[in-house]
Amino acid sequence: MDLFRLLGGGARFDKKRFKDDIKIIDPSAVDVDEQQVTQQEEDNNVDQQKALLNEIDFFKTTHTIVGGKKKASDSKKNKSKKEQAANGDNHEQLDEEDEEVEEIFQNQEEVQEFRKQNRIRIYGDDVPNPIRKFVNLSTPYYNIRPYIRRNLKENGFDEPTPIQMQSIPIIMKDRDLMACAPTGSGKTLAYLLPIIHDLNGPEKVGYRALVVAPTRELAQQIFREIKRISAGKKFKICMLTKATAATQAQDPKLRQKFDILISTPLRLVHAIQNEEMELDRVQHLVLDEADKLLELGFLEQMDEIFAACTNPNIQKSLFSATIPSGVETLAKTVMKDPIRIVIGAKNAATETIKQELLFVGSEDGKLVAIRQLVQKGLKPPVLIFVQSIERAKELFHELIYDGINVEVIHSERTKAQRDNIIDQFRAGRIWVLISTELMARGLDFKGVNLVINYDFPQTVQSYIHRIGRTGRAGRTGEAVTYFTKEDGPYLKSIVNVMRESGCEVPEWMLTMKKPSQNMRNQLRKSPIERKRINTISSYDKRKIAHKRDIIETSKRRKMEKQTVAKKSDEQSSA
Ligand SMILES: Nc1ncnc2c1ncn2[C@@H]1O[C@H](COP(=O)(O)OP(=O)(O)OP(=O)(O)O)[C@@H](O)[C@H]1O
Repeated sequence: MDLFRLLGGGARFDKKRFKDDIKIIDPSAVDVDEQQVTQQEEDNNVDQQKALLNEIDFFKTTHTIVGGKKKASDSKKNKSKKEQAANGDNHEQLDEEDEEVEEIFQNQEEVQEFRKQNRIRIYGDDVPNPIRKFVNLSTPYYNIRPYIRRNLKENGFDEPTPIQMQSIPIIMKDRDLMACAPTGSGKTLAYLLPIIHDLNGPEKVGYRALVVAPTRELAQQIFREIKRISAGKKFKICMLTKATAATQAQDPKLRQKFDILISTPLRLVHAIQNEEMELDRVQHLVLDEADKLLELGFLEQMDEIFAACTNPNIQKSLFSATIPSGVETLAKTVMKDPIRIVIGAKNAATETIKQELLFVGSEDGKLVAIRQLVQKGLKPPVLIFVQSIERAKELFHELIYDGINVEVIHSERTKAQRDNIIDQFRAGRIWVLISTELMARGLDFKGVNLVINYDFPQTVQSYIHRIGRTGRAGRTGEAVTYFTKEDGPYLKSIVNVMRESGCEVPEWMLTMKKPSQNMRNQLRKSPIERKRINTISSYDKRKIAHKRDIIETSKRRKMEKQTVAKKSDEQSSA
């Protein structure tokens, strides 16, 4: 398929009324919350389930329950009979089971009310009902493995977030999905849980799930999340790097041993082109930060990845906090009868973030504003975004001379440096981190208190993702965006996001004109030219550094003297 051809079209989605969905079984029937599930118990449990539900096909029943229309997705997987039995696939028995238990929802009105309460909007045909709680997944209807529930509990995932409530049942039914939910709202688990469930266990037949992410840092984070949620099952998970790619290139048999692959597009395309990677058995393909991956720059690579995933029954999921309509159009062309979910307002920022726009006059005013913040007392960790590597370095040199515990991260730093900086920032040893767009998407730093957009973001999407590094998983956070006269024409786009996400905006800002599409495209392509961040001459910088060195040396000497004095006191008193 040629995705380029499709750029620029307008989105149109089928908004047919929701049909009656299948009945869902009462969670209280099997409440593993109350159970201490050991590995042995788990195996027994699975065996019992197998015996009880022998040959039940839960998800294939939809065509009988939902209203006669058998969907292609219902018979998707190339599962062997043995696998189907293990998963408890059999129609008739489900109907019996179904009648014996209470439903989670009594009727479709209740389902719609529940979605409304949780701000879940859905578009598409035959959309599965959401789950209310994780425990619902333990019923025979979903038949989720106890070890997954145990892992949820151990990681403190007590209740599902709205995106998880709705996307888990959708992916479990093998439906293609396009999901737009706020930053920090648990999208990773929303796709990983049903995939891990479906893969069931290690199989040594080659990659069966593929997650693509735009940056190496995000891919690594996803790798860790998979490990957490699949703990206890010995899935072979590969994070594609230069090293892992080289090992697998030498040994095709080794590739067969893996179940799940996480990669950035470029690395994967390289392996595909060198015939070092087979993706023909991939059953689940996820694009995390999908809108980024379907932008020019990544699009050509994604095209190759789609082409390499040849399994006709593949289930595809696209996740992001921002999905512009052009991307929806594109995405529709690579998906089969997709369901679309939007949580909250579309393309809005997370509501737990207090957002502020601050006029700083000029470029120099930005440094003044930062220094004032420091004087008032910064509450670390703080993340500062700038628009280029050059500016990241310049700002770093300014702040380091202020004696701030600051680091800088961008793509010119080595991988080892980047990994180290992220670890240190996570551990709270770096207080202020200056970054380019590299860190804007997906990275989960739970404790970030403040995001400063030192340079005005080039797109609304960038704004939403950047500030989304704070206020995650229900926490509160603050974001301040500096703007100068040059940024003025673009302000209204951000004002709209602020208003959509419930932030107070000064009256005069609301009356501003929105930038034209042309202007926005221009800014997307190239950032505003700005004066260098440089208030201190190199002579002064050297002087400050020299002074600091003298103070440090004198402090060290004083400490050494005190230690020697203490020792001799101790010796004489002994
Ligand atoms: N059900 C849950 N209960 C509690 N915490 C959760 C739950 N699901 C996910 N989390 C936590 O919420 C945080 C944010 O999750 P995640 O990184 O998946 O967000 P996201 O929606 O992908 O954000 P972004 O759009 O920025 O990538 C993580 O620390 C994750 O462990």
